[in-house]
Amino acid sequence: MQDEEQQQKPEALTGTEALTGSEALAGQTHKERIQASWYRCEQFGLEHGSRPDFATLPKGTLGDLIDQHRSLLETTENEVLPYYQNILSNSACMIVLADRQGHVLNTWGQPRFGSAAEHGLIGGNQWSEMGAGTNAIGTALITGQAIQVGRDEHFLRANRFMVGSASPIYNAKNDLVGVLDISSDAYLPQDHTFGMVKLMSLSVENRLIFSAFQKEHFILSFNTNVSSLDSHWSGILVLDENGTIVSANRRAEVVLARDLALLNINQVFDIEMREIKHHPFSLPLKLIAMGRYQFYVKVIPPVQQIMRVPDFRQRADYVAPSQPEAIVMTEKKPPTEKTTKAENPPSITIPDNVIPMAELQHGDERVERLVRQAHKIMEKDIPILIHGETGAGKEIFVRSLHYHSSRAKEMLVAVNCAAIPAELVESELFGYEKGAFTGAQNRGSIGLIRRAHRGTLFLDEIGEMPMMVQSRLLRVLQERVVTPLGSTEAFPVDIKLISATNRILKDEVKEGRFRQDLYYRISGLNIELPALRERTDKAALIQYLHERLRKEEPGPALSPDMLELLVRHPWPGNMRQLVHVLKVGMAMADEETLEEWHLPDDFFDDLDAMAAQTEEASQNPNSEQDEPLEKLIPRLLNEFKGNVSQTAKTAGVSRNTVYKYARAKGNDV
Ligand SMILES: Nc1ncnc2c1ncn2[C@@H]1O[C@H](COP(=O)(O)OP(=O)(O)OP(=O)(O)O)[C@@H](O)[C@H]1O
Repeated sequence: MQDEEQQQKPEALTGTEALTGSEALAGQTHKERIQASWYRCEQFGLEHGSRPDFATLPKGTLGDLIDQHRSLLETTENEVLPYYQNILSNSACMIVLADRQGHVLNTWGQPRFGSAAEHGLIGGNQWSEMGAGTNAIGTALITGQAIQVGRDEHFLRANRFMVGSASPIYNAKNDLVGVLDISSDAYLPQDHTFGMVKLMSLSVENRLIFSAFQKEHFILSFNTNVSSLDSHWSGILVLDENGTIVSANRRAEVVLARDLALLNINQVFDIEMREIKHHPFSLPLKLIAMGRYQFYVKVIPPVQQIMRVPDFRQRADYVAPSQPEAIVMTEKKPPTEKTTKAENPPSITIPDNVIPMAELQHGDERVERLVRQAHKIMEKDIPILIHGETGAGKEIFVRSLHYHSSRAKEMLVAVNCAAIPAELVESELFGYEKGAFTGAQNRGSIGLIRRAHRGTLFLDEIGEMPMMVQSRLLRVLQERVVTPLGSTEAFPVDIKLISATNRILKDEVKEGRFRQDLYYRISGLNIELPALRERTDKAALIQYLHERLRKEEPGPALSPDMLELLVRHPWPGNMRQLVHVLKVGMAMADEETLEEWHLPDDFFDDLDAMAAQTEEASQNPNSEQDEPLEKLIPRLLNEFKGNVSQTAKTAGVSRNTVYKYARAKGNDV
């Protein structure tokens, strides 16, 4: 034994090797770690033949310590150990949970080694390196890293009856709070035990994060493999409602190799918080991290959908409607006596990322009318169907409607029907009973429709909904009850349904791709959100958006020439493109004013295409330029034998506009 001790003894340890803390450990082999620990023990004045000094805590103090660590103890005992009990029950080992100073808080299991008095793994005993020499608990705590200490690697001979495997536990703030240890004198497959204790500590850490944040925060778990998303070695990110990372597990920082604190999720993954909020939670997303690495990401929404956001009535520039009809659309007047002294002001909270209704339009009468109509219909039992080109702002409009309605306190559940794989739409929408089909989570799911109970269900791109799902949806709308897959029970639902599409649903009906009866069910109020190029308030809208962006981050001013250029642009990508162009331009500009060369290339491609079209039109004696739409559209339709696309292209309007003018004239399209 003396020889072995000599072999273990470090030969020429430098100060750095004797350092504690993970920075000194990088690159250290296991042997070097044990040697560094032995060196420390010698510095503490320990000798191999010494008896361990456990500095046992008096009972009362141990009780206080247990109280302080209740959540750690409960998480370990109730949520983690049950998963490992089967594996560990046959292996004659002891599982130990110790606090940050190495005081044993509790133990589980039945070791073969002697009485508690002999082995010392007992509540209140302190397993620090200073008192007990090199040991798994003490050495893991001092180094902050998992370690396995073999029989003869213990500094004190008295401890050489066992092998200890320990892994530190960090809380949601990344503070070391304790250590889990598996000790045994049996000949266990030690790699396996070491792996298991690491997994258990990860599992405790993840559970601590969930308990601290799951009520009010979005939690993302991510992994390179979709089937491992629920495993303990997945990365976990905790996001507040703006997408700021407020906590993460160690695994997330290791995998992403960076400090994640307070970054926005869009700086880590190629996604915005808004999209995360609307993503169906049981469907994994495939995202790219930092422009390079692909991960599968699962979104776990808050258990309570609490919006801690300022009440919009506190905004200086907003007049709250006391009645749905009383909303102020065009002018931003200072609060009137009536609104400030209203006895029962509506207690609506509007999240920061929702555009106040008064700011949805800036003088276009058509938009003003449709906002007014929709706002009113939100309080009636009438579904709303919104048509509009991609990027025209359909979803932004719906969010604003919801948060200005009496349903604002309940959830807005937005579902992009095109984004859900066809075979999953049904279960996502209607939910499913426990074990209804293979692949379903054991717990079952209440489904998106029931999540929107008393709130608003927004079915975006409804034209993409598979036929079979259309029939089920029709039944829900007729009977107002949802029957989850695999269940016989029907649950009543009260939802405000808003659907949106950029297809012409009537065409889809004609082509047999959309059920006619469903079309009539969902299209109570038909709204046509005009394309940006068709809006008469374009200039004011552009100035408003520019100012809004400048509030987020200081940026260059808009000259009258630049405004004129932006107004002239055809904006095929609508509001989405406008916001993108402004953002890029403002980010590129160091000067005080936005210049043409700051704008992205595709902006000019669109302008060139428009110029070419105009030139072609000017060479055509039947120029459409000055002809009013109510005449032009029927004429072109006639010319193109009812071809809507060609008519829309030639007239420079959307297909919806063609339908509108065609219907007004009684054309059959
Ligand atoms: N009124 C608005 N004020 C400010 N920004 C807006 C407004 N409307 C739209 N946007 C911007 O345009 C983007 C696209 O809007 P939105 O997602 O609502 O369009 P959409 O019509 O639903 O598009 P799609 O049909 O492609 O889903 C938004 O992310 C937002 O940046």
